[in-house]
Amino acid sequence: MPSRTGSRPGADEPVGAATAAGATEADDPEAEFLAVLGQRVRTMRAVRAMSRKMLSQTSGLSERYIAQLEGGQGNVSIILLRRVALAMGVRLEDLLAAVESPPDWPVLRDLLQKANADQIAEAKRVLSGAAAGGEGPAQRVALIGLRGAGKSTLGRILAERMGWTFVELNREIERENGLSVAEIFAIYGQETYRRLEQGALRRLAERPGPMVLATGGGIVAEPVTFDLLLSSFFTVWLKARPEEHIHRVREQAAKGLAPTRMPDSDNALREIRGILVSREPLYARARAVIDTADRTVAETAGELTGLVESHLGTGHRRGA
Ligand SMILES: Nc1ncnc2c1ncn2[C@@H]1O[C@H](COP(=O)(O)OP(=O)(O)O)[C@@H](O)[C@H]1O
Ligand SMILES: O=C(O)C1=C[C@@H](OP(=O)(O)O)[C@@H](O)[C@H](O)C1
Ligand SMILES: [Mg+2]
Repeated sequence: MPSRTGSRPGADEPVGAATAAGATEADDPEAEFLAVLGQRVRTMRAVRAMSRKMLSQTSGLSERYIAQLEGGQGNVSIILLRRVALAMGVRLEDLLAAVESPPDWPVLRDLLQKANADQIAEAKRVLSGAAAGGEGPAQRVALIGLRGAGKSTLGRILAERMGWTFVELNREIERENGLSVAEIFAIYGQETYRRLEQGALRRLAERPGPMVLATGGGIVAEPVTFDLLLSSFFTVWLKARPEEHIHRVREQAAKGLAPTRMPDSDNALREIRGILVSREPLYARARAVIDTADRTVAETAGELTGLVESHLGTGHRRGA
């Protein structure tokens, strides 16, 4: 039973303050959102055979407030909506879902939450229509890691040694859109950049032929894009220490080789550590990892080449 602490919105309290006067749902996406939310509350309450009175008693919200919420009139606070969800035994996220889920969705979600990594990989293969089993694409290698990890440097060397095509995803996005990465970020923002990145990656994944792909440091931020990368390329995470990332990017900037987007303050190290910590579980989904810390380019290039050759089996190297 949910607690009933906190104020109970009274029967005479106005609750529809955020709904624009005179706006119809069709031309007001916020009004439409509230209408859909209200419809979901009403449906889930009906499925549970709960009267408004019962829901009011268990949630602590007034019946009038619930009626307004269900009618798409009430811009309910997140805490009150949480109480409604708890009282009905539904998940808050199901009330707020951006798209309608299929009826099997709650069951699949529970199964996925309990599944191990192999079961999830198998489920993805089945659901995406890909053939089960297999080790993934052979002559397709992608490099991931934070800025300054060595993706561009080592990617170019690897491609040269293998006789494969080298592609920089950032450059591909710039070419396709006729704008620099900095311009895309400045004009359209990160969300658009991630969308363009996904499109560019999709086209590269379909382009035939052996390829080494150097990605942008943030490719792991969009799950669908990152999943496409992992399933289309043998993906290697290039690791370094936070201090090295900063040092390498600053050195490149000093030589005029790269625009520095690395923060230049005393907070730089803390920021980079924070980004690394939050991305590490994602980067760690790569099939292999190479630690570049305290090592030369020649050393890590040698290790990367050896890793790719052993992934391929022998005899794939051209001109070796
Ligand atoms: N062991 C190493 N492996 C890769 N790069 C290294 C290594 N040590 C130093 N570097 C330097 O770090 C920089 C990496 O930059 P870059 O390849 O542009 O990284 P990214 O593309 O991942 O942002 C280069 O200037 C490279 O010379
Ligand atoms: O977050 C990203 O995706 C990007 C990281 C940087 O790439 P590198 O990691 O290759 O330096 C930079 O080019 C660009 O801002 C895009
Ligand atoms: Mg790069």
